Amino acid sequence: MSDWTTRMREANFVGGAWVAADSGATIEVTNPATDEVIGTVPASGEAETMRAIDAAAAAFPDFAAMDLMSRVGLLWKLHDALMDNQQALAELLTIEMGKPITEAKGEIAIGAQYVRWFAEEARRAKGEIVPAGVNGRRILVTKHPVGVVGMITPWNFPSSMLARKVAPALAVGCPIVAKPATATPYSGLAWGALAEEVGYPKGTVNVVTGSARKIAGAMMAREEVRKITFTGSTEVGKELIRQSADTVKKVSMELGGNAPFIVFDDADLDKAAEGAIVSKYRNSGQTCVCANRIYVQAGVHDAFVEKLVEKTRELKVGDGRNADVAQGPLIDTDAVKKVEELLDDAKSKGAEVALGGSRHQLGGTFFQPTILTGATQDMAFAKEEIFGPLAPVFRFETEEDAVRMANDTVFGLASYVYTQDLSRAFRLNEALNYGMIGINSGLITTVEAPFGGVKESGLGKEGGSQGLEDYLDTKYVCIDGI
Ligand SMILES: NC(=O)c1ccc[n+]([C@@H]2O[C@H](COP(=O)([O-])OP(=O)(O)OC[C@H]3O[C@@H](n4cnc5c(N)ncnc54)[C@H](O)[C@@H]3O)[C@@H](O)[C@H]2O)c1
Ligand SMILES: O=C[C@H](O)CS(=O)(=O)O
Repeated sequence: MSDWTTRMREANFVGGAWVAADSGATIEVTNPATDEVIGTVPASGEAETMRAIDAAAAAFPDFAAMDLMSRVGLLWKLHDALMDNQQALAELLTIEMGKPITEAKGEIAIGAQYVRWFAEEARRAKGEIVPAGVNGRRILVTKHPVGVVGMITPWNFPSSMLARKVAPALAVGCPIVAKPATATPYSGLAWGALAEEVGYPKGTVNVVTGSARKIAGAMMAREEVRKITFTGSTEVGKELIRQSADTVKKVSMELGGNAPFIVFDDADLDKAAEGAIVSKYRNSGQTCVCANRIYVQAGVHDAFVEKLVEKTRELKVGDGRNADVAQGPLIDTDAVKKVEELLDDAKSKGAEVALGGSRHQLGGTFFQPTILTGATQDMAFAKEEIFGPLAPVFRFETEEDAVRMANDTVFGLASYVYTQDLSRAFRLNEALNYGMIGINSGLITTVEAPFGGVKESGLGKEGGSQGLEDYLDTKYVCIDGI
């Protein structure tokens, strides 16, 4: 274990200073694996956030005017600082969130990759010279940073969800005010510490912890905050979209999912089972792109279930700090109760437990990796995000049945298809109403691709070349008479 405490900050980072809440009030942070108190963070509200916005607004003109290569150089340093501190940051993440240390190290690494990616993309934020319809007129199109950006992020990926917001914002010259999830604040505050260490100007990076409603309310109230980028539940996302209307802010929304995972008769069943394991059980099932419904064509259903049970049985449950652990605790008791409610609903409607099905013997918020067969569309998890290690397996007969069931949801984030039939792969890509599709892959997130959903899974994209656009305004210049 490294000295993860060296990366832990128990104060807000505002205008280049580490400060407590005005009242001195704090919020305790606990390790979900042990329920031990790790430390505290400020219980901040509107006033503290207003000062963070003041600092960001004051920093904006000079930051936007900074040489592009100076901003790119700062991102290179930030990337290196993340990787130089990868072990300590990963241990801090595991202790506050619970995920296995191997996954936590991977989260720090992809966060650093987002930083490096947007350091490159910033150098390609090109405008245009457009041929004018009349002689003597010149039309120029240019790109400009939107201004101060408010960021609100979830507990399940407390570092990388911030990375894919912070990186494009800083790349183009937008100062930020970030609010990490209350359950996992330290990974977010660590971004403030690293930004300070690599030399970001005061006020360009601000991190505030405390009352989500009060902090978000301050962000919404200030017209200097020109964009809100949110990752979290669809319910909260809808509330923030409504609030953003008062000052017509840009919004990026990375919201809930309900991913179908479809296995056809012609699939490679070993690869499909491996893909289902990584898609379903990564982060103990607490990801927005987890397989939420596993649809298996009748001809291979039993063989696939046998393979899935065999591979799931191998998953070791325990404290994520242990290198051989594949499944950590759920984030809290409410998460466990949600899984149990969905399980009970399904069993009451005829589902059968093929593996697991109850809390783990370790107690606390540990839950057995669970597989259900006989799942049907009338069960609650066909419409609701499970967000836990529960794998419902549905049987289907035809491709048309699979597409109909897969699309029967208000969500549209990730989807997965296992087939070796290329024409079927293209048909499914066109038929499935989702922002992302994995063909013969259960883990598709990568910095060079645009991550994001349709319908009630969100607005905008993060990563890829598209991920920069949301932090830029497009300006058109019309020049006559020269
Ligand atoms: N699409 C994606 O990229 C993505 C990624 C990760 C998680 N998620 C989704 O996030 C959810 C799980 O994360 P969560 O439990 O932290 O979500 P959440 O919506 O409860 O909280 C997300 C963030 O919003 C804050 N928040 C809560 N209520 C708020 C309010 N009224 N106003 C302003 N801020 C508020 C929280 O403090 C937290 O920082 C799941 O639905 C998951 O699918 C989506
Ligand atoms: O929980 C949602 C995250 O976006 C998952 S991923 O790590 O980006 O795939």
